[in-house]
Amino acid sequence: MSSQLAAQPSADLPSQQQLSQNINNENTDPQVAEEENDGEGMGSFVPLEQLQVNGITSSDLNKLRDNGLFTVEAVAYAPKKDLIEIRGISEAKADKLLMEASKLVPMGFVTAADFHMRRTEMICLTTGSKNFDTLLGGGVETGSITELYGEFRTGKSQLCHTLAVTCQLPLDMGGGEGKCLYIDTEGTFRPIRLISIANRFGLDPEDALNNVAYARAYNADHQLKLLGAASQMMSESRFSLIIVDSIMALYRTDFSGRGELSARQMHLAKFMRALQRLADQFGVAVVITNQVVAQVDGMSGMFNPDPKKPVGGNIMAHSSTTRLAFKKGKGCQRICRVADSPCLPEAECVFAIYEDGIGDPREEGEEEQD
Ligand SMILES: Nc1ncnc2c1ncn2[C@@H]1O[C@H](COP(=O)(O)OP(=O)(O)OP(=O)(O)O)[C@@H](O)[C@H]1O
Repeated sequence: MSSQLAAQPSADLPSQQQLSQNINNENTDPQVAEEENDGEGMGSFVPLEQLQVNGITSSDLNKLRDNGLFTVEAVAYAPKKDLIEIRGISEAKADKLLMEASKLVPMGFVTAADFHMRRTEMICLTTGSKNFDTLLGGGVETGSITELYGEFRTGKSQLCHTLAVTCQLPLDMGGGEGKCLYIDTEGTFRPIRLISIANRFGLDPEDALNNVAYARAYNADHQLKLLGAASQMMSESRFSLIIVDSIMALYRTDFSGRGELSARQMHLAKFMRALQRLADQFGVAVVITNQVVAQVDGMSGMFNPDPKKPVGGNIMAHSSTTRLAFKKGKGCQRICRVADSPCLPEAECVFAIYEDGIGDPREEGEEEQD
């Protein structure tokens, strides 16, 4: 299944219209749906065709596409040197592309009031747990990178599976009305989990499965290459979430020892930049999971009873917008702590893992229904 999707990025996936039908069982006009429903940025990129002006030809646009640039935003945000590196794009053409792109994509100053207004309209994806959503100020933020880190069995992948379904829900149910793109580096994706989660949220399980584009990544280069395919798929239909579970697994095997540390961090930085670019261009939520290692340096062990830190060093720390630390609790309960965020206080909540996904802890004997 993964290779089919990777080889034929969008052909097998339902269109925006089909997605709306899958979710709402209504024949919604995608144009109208987009205008009515779009939150901050999501799905509202400028199609690359609009750059075909002022001497920029369709052959120029094909060169851009061949190099992974599928939207005007992708061109506008690209450094000039990256454009010049494209075979057949001269310096003068790169200047022209950047100038025309900047006319279509606002990149200047806005007032804080306008920016505030845009952020209040931003879509958050529900985790399935009210406690958890409250901790996050509404849910997982779109347009930025959220990192989930913790030991094995702490519920990181279970939250990813839940979000892969909830991102498809209508906006008024805490969804993003978009598809999910799932990059699995450890082979832990289990579509059967999506079926029970879809049933809980009243989605048709088959549609829910069809709205998730899954790829298994086999090495760090492949993991990065998949983001190129992702960019094309996102320019063709509406996605609301990208998951990478887990971000560091392949880096830890492909690069070994201190000798390769610098190469590993450079590759990782490139991957994280590509992820952030997708979040910026398409307004999707990006959720990555990360492993932890024992923190042996300094005095941390003395004052911290559980000295574990996420792997990936400063590159990870700087490129994740929100960092959430997961811990085991009693039974199926788990604890999530906001470890770093530009706007949330350091706080924690208790959630639980159930057959039908992430939820709030239930009283003993309480039915497994919300
Ligand atoms: N169908 C299910 N119903 C209830 N709990 C489940 C179900 N499937 C898995 N779990 C629980 O989820 C936990 C595993 O969580 P998860 O797979 O998210 O771990 P993780 O944090 O991603 O760990 P790793 O780093 O090893 O991948 C286990 O405690 C398991 O019992």
